[in-house]
Amino acid sequence: MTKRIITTANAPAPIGPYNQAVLVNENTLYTSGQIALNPETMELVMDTIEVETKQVMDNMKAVLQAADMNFENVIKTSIFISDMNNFSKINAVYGEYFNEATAPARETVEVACLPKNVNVEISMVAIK
Ligand SMILES: C=C(N)C(=O)O
Repeated sequence: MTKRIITTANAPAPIGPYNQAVLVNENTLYTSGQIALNPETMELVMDTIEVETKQVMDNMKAVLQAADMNFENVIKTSIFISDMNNFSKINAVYGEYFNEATAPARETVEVACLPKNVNVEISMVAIK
């Protein structure tokens, strides 16, 4: 098994002892959860849940690109949200990044609290 750490300045630096993503056997990418940190300022972008979700997805796009992948490579998504009432709004933004016919498998769960008190955190698994 080979394990390559994926790092990019185009996504937020980790805020704990983890890496942005790990590429296994040069074909399977496990990303860390992304929250709505601006990668340049490391400030949270939380104006609305739509804006927050877009920042998360843009961060994820940068991580995928750092591994020479894109959203078409994603096979599984995990979404953690602080309030299930935001489900529809998050779906609307999330859906803009995928072709519905080939969208990845996914679960969405409401959790008690997320790092830095954000409203949404998303992680993905992608395969080349
Ligand atoms: C933001 C994270 N991915 C974390 O704290 O694990």
